[in-house]
Amino acid sequence: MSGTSAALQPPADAAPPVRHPDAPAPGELLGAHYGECFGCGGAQPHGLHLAARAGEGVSVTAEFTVRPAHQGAPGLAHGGVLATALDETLGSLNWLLRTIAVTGRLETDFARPVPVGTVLYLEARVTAVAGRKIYSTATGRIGGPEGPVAVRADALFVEVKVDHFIDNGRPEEIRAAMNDPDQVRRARAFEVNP
Ligand SMILES: CCCCCCCCCCCCCC(=O)SCCNC(=O)CCNC(=O)[C@H](O)C(C)(C)COP(=O)(O)OP(=O)(O)OC[C@H]1O[C@@H](n2cnc3c(N)ncnc32)[C@H](O)[C@@H]1OP(=O)(O)O
Repeated sequence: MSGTSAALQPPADAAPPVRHPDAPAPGELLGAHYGECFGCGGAQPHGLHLAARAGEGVSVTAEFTVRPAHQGAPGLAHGGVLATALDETLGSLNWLLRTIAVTGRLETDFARPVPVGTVLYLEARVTAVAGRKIYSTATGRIGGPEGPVAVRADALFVEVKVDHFIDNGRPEEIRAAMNDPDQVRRARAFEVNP
């Protein structure tokens, strides 16, 4: 059962997604877009440390291991953490489009409980693009990459300029990011015309 609303149906003039010619090759690890990111960064002790890999076309796979810090009910992953894992996986599709985009809408189905210690096997792909709007879908399976679907999501990401972060982020972190050559390099890897 899917809860996708009309807002997540691509319009009639939407186009299929185009993989950027300089996108990472299928199988390549994408790395973190920001070390302090709760989803993918290495510097967040309780973060998800989600590792995504480029797939074929405009798709990615990712893995996330549920740890005790991620509980909601005793021994089970918090739903918001699972939504974060889906959001992060969907966000990593931007590496393949070489576009900077943020989540505008995320609709999530929770189909099965996910115990602590579980590896969540995620897959995401872009389904359509319409102007700045990027439509995408993701699943998270348990028990193996071919196991049953525990969570799924449909999303709309909206393309933004790097100014979105500069204008809205807390100045301390923006300054630190802009003074970090690694961060500048990662931000540029998202952009077609850095
Ligand atoms: C140094 C930096 C490094 C950066 C690294 C990369 C970081 C990546 C991080 C990834 C981390 C993981 C990911 C994260 O967690 S990203 C973090 C969570 N997301 C956000 O914080 C985003 C907050 N929202 C906004 O900033 C604005 O609302 C955005 C930018 C999204 C749109 O405001 P903007 O003023 O720009 O545009 P617009 O309002 O004209 O809308 C444009 C079009 O979109 C349609 N629309 C909009 N919203 C919705 C909606 N909810 N449902 C349906 N449709 C929606 C809208 O109807 C319109 O359509 P149309 O009229 O054209 O047909």
